[in-house]
Amino acid sequence: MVDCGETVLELHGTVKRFKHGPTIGPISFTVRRGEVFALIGPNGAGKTTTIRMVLGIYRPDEGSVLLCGSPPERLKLYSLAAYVPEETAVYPKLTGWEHLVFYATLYTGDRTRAVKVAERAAEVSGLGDALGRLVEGYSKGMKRRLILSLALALETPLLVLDEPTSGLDVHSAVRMRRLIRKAADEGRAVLLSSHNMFEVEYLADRVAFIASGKIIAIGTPASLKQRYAAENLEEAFVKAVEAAATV
Ligand SMILES: Nc1ncnc2c1ncn2[C@@H]1O[C@H](COP(=O)(O)OP(=O)(O)OP(=O)(O)O)[C@@H](O)[C@H]1O
Repeated sequence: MVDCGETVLELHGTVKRFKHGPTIGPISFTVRRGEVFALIGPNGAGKTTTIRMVLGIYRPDEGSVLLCGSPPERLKLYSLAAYVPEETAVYPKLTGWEHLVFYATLYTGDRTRAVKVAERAAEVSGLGDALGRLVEGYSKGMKRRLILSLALALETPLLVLDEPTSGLDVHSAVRMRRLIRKAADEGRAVLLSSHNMFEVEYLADRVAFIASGKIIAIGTPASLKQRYAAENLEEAFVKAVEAAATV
């Protein structure tokens, strides 16, 4: 794995202005190695836009993103960040195994390493014999497991997960959450966006509440619960959003 030092990701006052839409930002936070950092926010708050700035899909109109100390560049990105988008995009005419090898080759740039990554991903996915079948015959959850397992098997310093376990059955979701936590414990930095508060409480070391394009609170789950006198993160989040709306 590429060694980025302690701070894997930094956002310094990043702003994205949509011509026919809202302004997202300024957003500032850091994600360190070994840390799961979660973005929580209502629909349309700006989580996916923030993730897109992290990955260099959107260039910020103001501020900066530093991934392993440099702005994200398309050519370097594959060795630095693995991404599981909210929408699962797959090639229907490839088998699950071919899919893993194809993407692993793209990320590693090396066929031999790619096959090793694909083998690891195949094991992580738990899809077994289904990996020999065309992806067009997969259920939504099976497709999700396929792309999530590849991201987990890759050895990038940053793992970016947008609603990672959405559509997974309970058993698969629990398994994947354990593997995400393990990836962080082994030294990867994880940026997570999720509407699942149970998942965030289980996984996240730090959380940012985001509403109307701005971070309204940031801290550990325990500190946020204390700050909003809440029993759980969901209640803290609701109180934070209500407080921000009255300002
Ligand atoms: N290409 C675009 N052009 C115009 N507006 C956009 C564009 N992309 C996103 N937006 C707007 O920016 C805001 C933030 O969208 P974003 O997808 O980042 O939210 P989100 O927090 O990920 O929401 P969700 O939880 O629903 O996935 C929304 O109001 C959305 O309509």
